[in-house]
Amino acid sequence: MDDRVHPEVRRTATEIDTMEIRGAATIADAAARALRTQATESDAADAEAFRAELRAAARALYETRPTAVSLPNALRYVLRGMSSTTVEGLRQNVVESADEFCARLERAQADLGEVGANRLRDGDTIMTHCHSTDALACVEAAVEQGKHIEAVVKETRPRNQGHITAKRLDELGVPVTLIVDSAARRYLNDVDHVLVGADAVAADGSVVNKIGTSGLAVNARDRGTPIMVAAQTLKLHPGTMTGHTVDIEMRDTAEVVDDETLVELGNPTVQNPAFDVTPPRYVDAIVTERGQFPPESIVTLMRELFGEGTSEPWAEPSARAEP
Ligand SMILES: O=C(COP(=O)(O)O)[C@H](O)[C@H](O)COP(=O)(O)O
Repeated sequence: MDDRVHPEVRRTATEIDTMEIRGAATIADAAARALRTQATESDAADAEAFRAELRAAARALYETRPTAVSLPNALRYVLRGMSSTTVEGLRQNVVESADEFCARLERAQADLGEVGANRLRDGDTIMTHCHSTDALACVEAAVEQGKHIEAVVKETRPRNQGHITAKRLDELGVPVTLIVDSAARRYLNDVDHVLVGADAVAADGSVVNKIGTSGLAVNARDRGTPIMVAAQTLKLHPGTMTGHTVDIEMRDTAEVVDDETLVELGNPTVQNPAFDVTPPRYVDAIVTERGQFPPESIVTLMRELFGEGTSEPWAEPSARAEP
């Protein structure tokens, strides 16, 4: 890693990489805070050195996990604020942008929750996959509206993020039934909605989320269970408007099977994709802080928010298309 990257930023990058910090919104929040630290602690001699240092920090954070677009979107948001020509001015720019970003993220999630809660009726049961703070915001708002909600929670192998969801729902007073992933179809008849989050939403309305989401969505459609994706606009992937595809992270196979067992099994090839892509035809609604959208119309919102596209967050300003 680049020497100019502050130890706190390195630590955040490592924690994102090892998934101590995980989930698209939480990763974005941590990345913005890390850039803030880089700025406040910087002893750069001049404005040019300061900018280069911040870009190096952004790159270190970006290179941790490739799929959640909230990460480059967060880095871009913070770096874009650097308009001053002095070190002190730039420091102030970054602090203000990072604080504004984190506040907006929190507000967007709360607003999204209100929109999503309107889709949930008193007495409904949801099925969840993985752990999504955007999805949980919808349940939280519904509970605050006095609705009784129950949940069937998929454990979400190999990392069992369903356990985090179960705990959080319990804290909200939502009764939980925990199931293994392969039992999902069996329980789809008992639920009123599938409710998941997103790491990225593409311009055609495809939803990139935890591996297993697409199979769940296909089964849900077959059973007639509506599938709702809670994704604040931070999850919209600007690059997909200009034809880029979303990179699906392949994680360490040790998450699936330990070395000893692997040898016992005769050393089979193991694959561990972390995410998959659900085509728009399997999604009923994408719930954002700007309202809910059928997946096919999300591109209109993307154009409004991003213009026609953006480049890497650490690019020189002259090489960037300003949104
Ligand atoms: O797929 C995951 C997390 O994957 P991982 O555990 O591999 O990071 C979540 O559904 C999305 O990131 C949305 O989360 P949020 O709504 O909190 O942004």
